[in-house]
Amino acid sequence: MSDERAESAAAPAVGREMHSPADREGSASAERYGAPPTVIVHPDADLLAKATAARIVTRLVDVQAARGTASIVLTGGSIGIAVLAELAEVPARDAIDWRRLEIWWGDERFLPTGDAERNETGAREALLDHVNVDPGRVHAMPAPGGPDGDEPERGAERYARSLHAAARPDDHADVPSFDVCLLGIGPDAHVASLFPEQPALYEEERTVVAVHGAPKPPPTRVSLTFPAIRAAREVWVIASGEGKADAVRLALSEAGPIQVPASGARGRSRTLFLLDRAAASKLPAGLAAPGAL
Ligand SMILES: O=C(O)C(O)[C@@H](O)[C@H](O)[C@H](O)COP(=O)(O)O
Repeated sequence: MSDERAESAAAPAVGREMHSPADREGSASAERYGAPPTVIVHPDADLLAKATAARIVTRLVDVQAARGTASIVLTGGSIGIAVLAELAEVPARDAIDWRRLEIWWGDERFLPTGDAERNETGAREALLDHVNVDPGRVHAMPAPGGPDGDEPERGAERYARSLHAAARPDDHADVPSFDVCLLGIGPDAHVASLFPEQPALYEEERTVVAVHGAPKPPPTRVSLTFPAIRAAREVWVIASGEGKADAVRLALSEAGPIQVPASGARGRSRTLFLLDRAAASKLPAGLAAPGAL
């Protein structure tokens, strides 16, 4: 066993990159779903949010320098919104050309526009109300009482049409190749509103679906599906707290995405698991690295 392998029996190292067993062994599942995950551990939730905000600035600035416009998929949830709040505070945030940023959502709670529980509302309050975004490029997911009436299915179809319209021929999918797709993860390993064993996980054609009976309230939601998420160039799964440690462990194991949805969330070029130490406390054997604090 190499020194590196021998050392890796210890707990996770903060700030150090680790690669999943699928990455090292080139497993079939890794090839099927895109880039194998890289794990980066930060000391605590606060630093995780700050470091992820800084990472977003760098990523979007790089993409805009290369291609002019950039795109990001936002997530709801506590750490997802905390990252956006940190992004609003970073002085370097103004290096991003906010007018040339396309903003999408990975999922939405099907609640009226302005409802405090909507992911959109959280994102607006934390970030979007404080930067110079182009309102025409902020693609909120549907709400009841809008042009789709109270049917999330119709809203999902309309969102899918918007994504389709934004896709370019070289995107190789019916959605744009998002430059960054942010995803939180639930204790049950859900990502976006793709909950274990639910029908949405089997979707191979539609890019957006309505979700009913979600175990996390509210029960009615709209979500991107795996075909849309996997079209992203980079998928970043962000997790903080001990309550996510089991889900993170399973997502980085050889589990399948029907039981462990986060294991199916992969970017085409890069998949990052951005964790705090508590969320990284149960990483699979072989993923842990030396120097844990
Ligand atoms: O609508 C939502 O709640 C989500 O988008 C969901 O997928 C969330 O990101 C995770 O459940 C993590 O949420 P927490 O960080 O709050 O646990």
